[in-house]
Amino acid sequence: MTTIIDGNDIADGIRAEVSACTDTLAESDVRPGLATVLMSDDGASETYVSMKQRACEETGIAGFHHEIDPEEPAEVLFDRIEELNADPTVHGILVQMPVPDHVDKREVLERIDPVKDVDGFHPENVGRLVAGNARFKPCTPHGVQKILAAEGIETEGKDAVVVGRSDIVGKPMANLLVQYGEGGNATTTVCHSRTQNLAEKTRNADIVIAAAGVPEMIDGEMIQEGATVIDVGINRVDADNEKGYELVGDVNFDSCREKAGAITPVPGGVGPLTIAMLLYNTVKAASIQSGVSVNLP
Ligand SMILES: NC(=O)C1=CN([C@@H]2O[C@H](COP(=O)(O)OP(=O)(O)OC[C@H]3O[C@@H](n4cnc5c(N)ncnc54)[C@H](OP(=O)(O)O)[C@@H]3O)[C@@H](O)[C@H]2O)C=CC1
Ligand SMILES: Nc1nc(=O)c2c([nH]1)NC[C@@H]1CN(c3ccc(C(=O)N[C@@H](CCC(=O)O)C(=O)O)cc3)C=[N+]21
Repeated sequence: MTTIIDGNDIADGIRAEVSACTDTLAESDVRPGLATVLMSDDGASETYVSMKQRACEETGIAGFHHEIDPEEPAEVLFDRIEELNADPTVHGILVQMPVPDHVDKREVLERIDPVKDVDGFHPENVGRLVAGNARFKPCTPHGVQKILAAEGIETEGKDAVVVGRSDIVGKPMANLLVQYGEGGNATTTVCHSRTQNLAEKTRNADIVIAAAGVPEMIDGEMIQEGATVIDVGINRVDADNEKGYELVGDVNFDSCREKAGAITPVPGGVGPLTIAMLLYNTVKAASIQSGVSVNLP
């Protein structure tokens, strides 16, 4: 029997933990604050940022939303980051990716105060993660770890294949899987667009994590019987409905569902965890900055 993993349900549990932490912080008059910055006209980005803001409201976090015209020079964004770094009511800063081509993404990430970097993308936080001393684990890979833990899927000694090597998903995912301790200790292979014989690699995996951004590229022929299949991909493909599109993952769900031991759907799989872990990191940031300790499992 294949388990269809309910990401919304797991995310609800984490949101409840986050709410308990905001209550604890409130006793010391600390209200966690998250600033989101959008410098894009992209519809999907707008949707995600507004989902993040709504999630803040629901968990007692103050949300501050900033929009910058994508035609503006990079300095406008950099100045805004500077203001947010200096604002004591803002504990977390998220600049929605992608930013326009004329803005150097690396410079954006480096300008965010590492203590407010709730995405975990600043080189200082990347370094800490790799060194096994993480401050903010990147939200999506951390969410995948929470899914595996919630489903009782052991990683220790297992063969894991991550498809994708981006700085926001693939690389940090692989880093978490090879760490010592719970949710780690996996033998991890990282695949990408230059990988040869991808199917041979994925077929040997106990856990496949698809984060390539290629609609339905992982099919049933590419996985082992009983494998855990985690679909990070979120792709908008044209569809004949009122929205004009539908969401599909990087996994061909119908072709994998029989063979997999457990599988995440899209939507309702990894996505809700990404948002829950952002709230988690924001509460953690508020705790670090205020010196008030909270209980974050
Ligand atoms: N669920 C969630 O919360 C989130 C979902 N996403 C989704 O996850 C997916 C990946 O996102 P992101 O990491 O930002 O994407 P990127 O485009 O930054 O990276 C994609 C990676 O996949 C690799 N790749 C591309 N095509 C293939 C292929 N045919 N075979 C093997 N590897 C391939 C690329 O290789 P190379 O490096 O060689 O180019 C690259 O490393 C997207 O669908 C995105 O929308 C992203 C963030 C959060
Ligand atoms: N600095 C930065 N940090 C990010 O974390 C970041 C980013 N930039 N840029 C874009 C990606 C994408 N991302 C998603 C978050 C939630 C869902 C999500 O909740 N998805 C729902 C469906 C959403 C829908 O209906 O469109 C689901 O899968 O069920 C998806 C994608 C965060 N990202």
